[in-house]
Amino acid sequence: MYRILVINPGSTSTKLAIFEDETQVASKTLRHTAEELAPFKKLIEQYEFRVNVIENFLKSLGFKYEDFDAIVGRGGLVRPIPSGTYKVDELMVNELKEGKYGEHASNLGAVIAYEISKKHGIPAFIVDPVVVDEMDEIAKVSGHPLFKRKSIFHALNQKAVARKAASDLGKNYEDVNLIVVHMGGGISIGAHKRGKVVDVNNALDGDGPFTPERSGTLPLTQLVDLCYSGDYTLDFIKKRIKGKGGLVAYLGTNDAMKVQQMISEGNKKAELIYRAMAYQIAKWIGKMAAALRGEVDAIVLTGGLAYDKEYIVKWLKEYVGFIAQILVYPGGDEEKALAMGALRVLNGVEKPKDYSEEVQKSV
Ligand SMILES: Nc1ncnc2c1ncn2[C@@H]1O[C@H](COP(=O)(O)OP(=O)(O)OP(=O)(O)O)[C@@H](O)[C@H]1O
Ligand SMILES: CCCC(=O)O
Repeated sequence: MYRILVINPGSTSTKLAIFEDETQVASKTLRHTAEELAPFKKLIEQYEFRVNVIENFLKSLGFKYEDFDAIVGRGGLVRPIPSGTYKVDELMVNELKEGKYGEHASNLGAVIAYEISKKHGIPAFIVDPVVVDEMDEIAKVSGHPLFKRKSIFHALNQKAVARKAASDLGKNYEDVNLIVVHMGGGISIGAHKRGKVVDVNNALDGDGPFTPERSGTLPLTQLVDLCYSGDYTLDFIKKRIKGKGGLVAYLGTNDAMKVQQMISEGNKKAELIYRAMAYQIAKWIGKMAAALRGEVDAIVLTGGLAYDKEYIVKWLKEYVGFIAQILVYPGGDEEKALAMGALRVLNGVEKPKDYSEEVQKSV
């Protein structure tokens, strides 16, 4: 039996889990308030704070680091790499500490796993980080040579849910075409063509539908004019795109359950905005259907918003039900996906990928 510690740092939470082989034996989601995180100017400064959270979790269950066969962290913004389980190495950790490819809470997953691994001699892995890149060359063309479309999305959950959907369809993931729609705080819509995500919106970069807290794609010239108006700082505008956009900007909350409450109380603006989010998601599903030339075995809905059968799931069925059958896997299970990625390596089913080698190949 292999015991695995799973560390999934989110922007407002740290999700932890312990697996013994395929079985989850403990889990905890620790929510961090804005006040708690406010003193940390850079993401990496949260290191000690997050490690304390992990150590308290282990102590409460009577575990020590030495009781684990592997530590697996959610991988963050490293260089674009193929899907898989990666051994965490020094190059990866240095890039994440530096925030070389951007800051995202999941950067901390690999850094923490690596430090524990060094101290206690336990292997550390990441699985399907947000930068998994299987995009077709044609999908990377933006419209101007100064810009390139990038693959940054909920790769971990999209891949795990896509495998589950394929299996529920009685097929291998490598034999189906799926459109996977992860709808959480951020939203990503991926065209999975026979096991590869050949096109997807960049969920972190103003590309895609608006979301509970992101603006998605905005009218370009209006945005440029706003940037040069002299009325706003760079930081202000960036926050309107990520963090204070979408439902937050229109309705003052990123909580879809509160928006549902507003609608049930007759709030017409809330209904319009919430439906507009579904409408934009539907249009992106249409784009991905075109990328797959209409050969779509299923549209797969996941993430927190997929719990909302009354509005989001119902509206999406109305808008895109004509494309393919719709399968719904609310929430998703990133912790299990991380543990299974590490377990495949421990069991020898899969060889762990080497980040430094992948970097060399791409140079
Ligand atoms: N039972 C539910 N019914 C409706 N909406 C829900 C439900 N549970 C969560 N949500 C909504 O889903 C959204 C958050 O989804 P999720 O928890 O997947 O996001 P996250 O993990 O914070 O971000 P991300 O998925 O982008 O990494 C919120 O708007 C939340 O209100
Ligand atoms: C890029 C995927 C993760 C997020 O939306 O935060």
